[in-house]
Amino acid sequence: MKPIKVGLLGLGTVGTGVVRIVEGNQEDLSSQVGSPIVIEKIAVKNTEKARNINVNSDKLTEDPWEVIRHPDIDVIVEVMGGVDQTKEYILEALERGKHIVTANKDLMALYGSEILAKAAEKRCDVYYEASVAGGIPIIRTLIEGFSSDRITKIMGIVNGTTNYILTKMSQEGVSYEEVLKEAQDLGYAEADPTSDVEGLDAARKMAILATLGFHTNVELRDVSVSGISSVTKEDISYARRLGYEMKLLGIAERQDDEITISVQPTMVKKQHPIASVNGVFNAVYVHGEAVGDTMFYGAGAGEMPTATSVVADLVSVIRNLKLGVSGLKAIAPYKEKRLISDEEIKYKYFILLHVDDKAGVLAQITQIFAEYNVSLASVVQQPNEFNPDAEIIIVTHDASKANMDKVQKHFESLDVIRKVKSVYRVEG
Ligand SMILES: NC(=O)C1=CN([C@@H]2O[C@H](COP(=O)(O)OP(=O)(O)OC[C@H]3O[C@@H](n4cnc5c(N)ncnc54)[C@H](OP(=O)(O)O)[C@@H]3O)[C@@H](O)[C@H]2O)C=CC1
Ligand SMILES: N[C@@H](CC=O)C(=O)O
Repeated sequence: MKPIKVGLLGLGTVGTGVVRIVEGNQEDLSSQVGSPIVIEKIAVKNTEKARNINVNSDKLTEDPWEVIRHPDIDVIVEVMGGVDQTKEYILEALERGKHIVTANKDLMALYGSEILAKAAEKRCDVYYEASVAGGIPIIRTLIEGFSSDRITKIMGIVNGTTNYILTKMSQEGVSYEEVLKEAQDLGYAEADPTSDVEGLDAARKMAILATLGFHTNVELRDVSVSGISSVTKEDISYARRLGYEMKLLGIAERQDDEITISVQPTMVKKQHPIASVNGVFNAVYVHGEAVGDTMFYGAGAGEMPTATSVVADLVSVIRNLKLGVSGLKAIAPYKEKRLISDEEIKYKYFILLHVDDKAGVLAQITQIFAEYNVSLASVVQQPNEFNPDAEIIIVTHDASKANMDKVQKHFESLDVIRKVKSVYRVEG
């Protein structure tokens, strides 16, 4: 049987896993696709670098174009990262009729529609399961499993690095810097971990999920983003005392035909199944009008879980190639996108204030909430363990984002409020 030849761009964390699975599971894989799968050429930045996998040095090149232009290669697996230059490689590969498997959420969130349009024009496949939630097959699930339903909410822990950091800070009291270094050593973090900790990586993934779930073209700028770099051990400990876990949550919601997408540190009620998703694990909760609540769980980053998704895509692409059905995907056409305004986005908030320890402060503060129509579920005033200020801990009922922004601005102008210490969304 004629082998299917694959070109690999990148032999780092994910690329190494891809080679291990393709070589280690060759018998099973080839029986599924009807021919051997051969990794013909691999582009890396530095061919001299020591690697923890043995590959024939003839296969390595420092020139990705050599892989893209290779006449015998049918499928390109892109696991090197990067955006603008990588987009050029992918578009040229498609132009040449090669199919693509990628784990690159940065690329798909920014240029997915252009790449998919080119793929449709050339009748090629572009599969990108590993770009969201590592080893969880969530993209297939949204495209195929929920094709009959109308999804109204997608909520997820979609970044393994930040979940690993928050879990370690919460359960072991490890410092932020120490645990970030661990996540990097374990291969979870991006080349520049700022995109993990500032929420951008999760925002890219949520843009991909919301595009697929709501059948509209969600762009990165549609996602409101804040990361975990300012979350303190103190915040986490307050959350736990009040019965919540702190998680970096991506939430995409649809009301009628308007949508809103955000990524932010969120206090999740301990009883919610997402609150117990720890470490590098991810989970994506999907609510459909017909199906109701569903949740998908698994490792969100790391060599082998991510490579599992990449190689599963490779199997699909090769099967399509053999059946002559490449480039055919039953995705509903995009609808016009309408974003929900800040007046209509409503959720519960946790607010921690450091205030002057004197009579009347609490009344002044509750009066401000009332002024902006924010009703309160609970208010506690207590001395602060670490300084002479008092602290006030408030949890609101559902309040509009616009009104909460006004409350916060008002607080910042008040002398009796020393500091608006933290404000978090509360879920569940
Ligand atoms: N790590 C993870 O858990 C996950 C990663 N992803 C995505 O997968 C992709 C790869 O991630 P990961 O494996 O962690 O990244 P790594 O940094 O571990 O590996 C990148 C690889 O690409 C090679 N490379 C980088 N730039 C170039 C270039 N210009 N020309 C040729 N080769 C190049 C590097 O070469 P060299 O080895 O010589 O340095 C390296 O082999 C990224 O898009 C990432 O976002 C998605 C899900 C999970
Ligand atoms: N850096 C990412 C890797 C997978 O997408 C993460 O931590 O989730």
